[in-house]
Amino acid sequence: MDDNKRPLYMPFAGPALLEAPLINKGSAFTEEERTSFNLEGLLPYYIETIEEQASRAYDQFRSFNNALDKHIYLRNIQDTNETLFYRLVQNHISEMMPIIYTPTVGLACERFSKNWRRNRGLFISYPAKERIDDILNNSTRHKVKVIVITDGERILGLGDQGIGGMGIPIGKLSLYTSCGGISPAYTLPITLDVGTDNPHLLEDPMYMGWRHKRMGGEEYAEFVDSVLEAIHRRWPDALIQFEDFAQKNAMPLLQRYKDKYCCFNDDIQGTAAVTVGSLLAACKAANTQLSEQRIAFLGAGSAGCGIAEAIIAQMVSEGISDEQARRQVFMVDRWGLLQDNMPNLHNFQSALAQKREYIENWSNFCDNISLLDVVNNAKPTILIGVSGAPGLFSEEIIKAMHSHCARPIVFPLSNPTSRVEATPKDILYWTDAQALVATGSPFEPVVVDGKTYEIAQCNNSYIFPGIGLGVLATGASRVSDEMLMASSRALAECSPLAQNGEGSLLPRLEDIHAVSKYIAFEVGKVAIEQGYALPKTDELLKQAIEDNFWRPEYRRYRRTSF
Ligand SMILES: O=C([O-])CC(=O)C(=O)O
Ligand SMILES: [Mg+2]
Repeated sequence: MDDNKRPLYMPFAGPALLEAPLINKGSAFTEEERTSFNLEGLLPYYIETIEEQASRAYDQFRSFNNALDKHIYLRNIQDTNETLFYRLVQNHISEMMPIIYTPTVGLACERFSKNWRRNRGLFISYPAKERIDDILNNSTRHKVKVIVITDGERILGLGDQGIGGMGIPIGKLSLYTSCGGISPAYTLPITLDVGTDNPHLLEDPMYMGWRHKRMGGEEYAEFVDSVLEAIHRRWPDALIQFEDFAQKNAMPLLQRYKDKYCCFNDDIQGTAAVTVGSLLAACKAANTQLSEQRIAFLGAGSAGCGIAEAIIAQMVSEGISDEQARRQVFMVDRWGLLQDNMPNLHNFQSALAQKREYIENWSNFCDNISLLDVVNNAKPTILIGVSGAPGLFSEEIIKAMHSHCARPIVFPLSNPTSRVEATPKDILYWTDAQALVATGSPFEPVVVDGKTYEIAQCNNSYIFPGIGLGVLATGASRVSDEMLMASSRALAECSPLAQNGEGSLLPRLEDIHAVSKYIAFEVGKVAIEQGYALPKTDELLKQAIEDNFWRPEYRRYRRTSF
């Protein structure tokens, strides 16, 4: 028990105290508390420490033999005793992160209605559009500082999951707390239920959402507008993270709100920031610059284009022109390489389409240039997969890349594991272990010729918790591109490979608290420089980061008079 902190005054007693997950301590209520809160007899006699509770919970966790059951078990602890949940996750972060987050969270979203147990977060459904303020007022959290919001239309690489998408905001916010020290009391997951176009869900008798085709166009835009306005009225300073919106909505929503609210899109900007951070670390270790690389993408959706733009911004900051940077980036989607004469490009794709005059002399030049042709002609040194389509980094493509580049950097980032463009094992085997590989979902280390290669998880979870902590510690009013760029650089500085010339590309999860605090510091400094937060000395900023960092420890409770 953290006796150094002042006690909390509780207006509840009896069973209500055991049923409120943010304040429940279960068997750890002390004798004094059991007496003053009318808990005697509601719990077995023995008073436990949180470590004793965590050790029992861990034994139970281990007794489940599949990941989904483990996920359900942990979610149940989260819904009954959040402090214990976070202590358990903190004690076993590498083992539990794949259970509360990708890849298992994908399965949890697909089976959300079937596995439903208990409410968490807010569901704002389209038919309730006149009552949004009331819904926000029903939140069990009153002082919300971080919101993750989805409409469930593009959950990881799994497509439209309707209200099942709620698994994602819940999982992301668990990481805000586990990795970034944001108190769970300040977090709120929100799912917009605007219907679903997933025929399996519409026909599933268990489906718990609004059985209706997805709303689109003006009606959708007005609904999202009303939700954001209501959030802003209720919690004007909250940081809002947009998550897993479909490509057609993700970028327009970000453009609409980024200068209006304190918000960002995790798939576009968070994934971009972690990818740039990982690439910067790889370049630093190889003693080169990002601006010297040629980069091919498979997948030219909003995530791919977001990463490409962040890479270009970094290349330009290293001294090359914007035009030159764009010449070195090749976006391939299902129709082939994006070229500037293609009809129907999205706005965010046009700026990334290759100019035909630069590629006319390629062998096999045509309207649909394949990834293999891009690899053979452009000779990329970096290959990034954000296609959501498994297996597309074929042996032929990876070997062709390796034939032009001794140490190719290959990031198959699609999530969850079932959507990966190629497994790290295959990529390492095809390149005599010369490739540097990072994936979006976690993978086991790979052994080639007796040597073990750790696979870095290039996932936005390295970035958003630190950004959230930086925003909270400074009270920043916006998440700017420069703040995101600072997060990439900060992450790269924490890379063991960049620091020592060997070891893993990204820090160990066991070090994530220090990494998040460092990212928070660098992000916070930029927020202050740009005038998005009030000035603070570096010392005071560090102090604010520490002060905001919540730890899973029980506080003492005193009873208020009723
Ligand atoms: O959730 C993850 O693992 C990363 C992410 O944002 C996505 O794939 O949509
Ligand atoms: Mg996402």
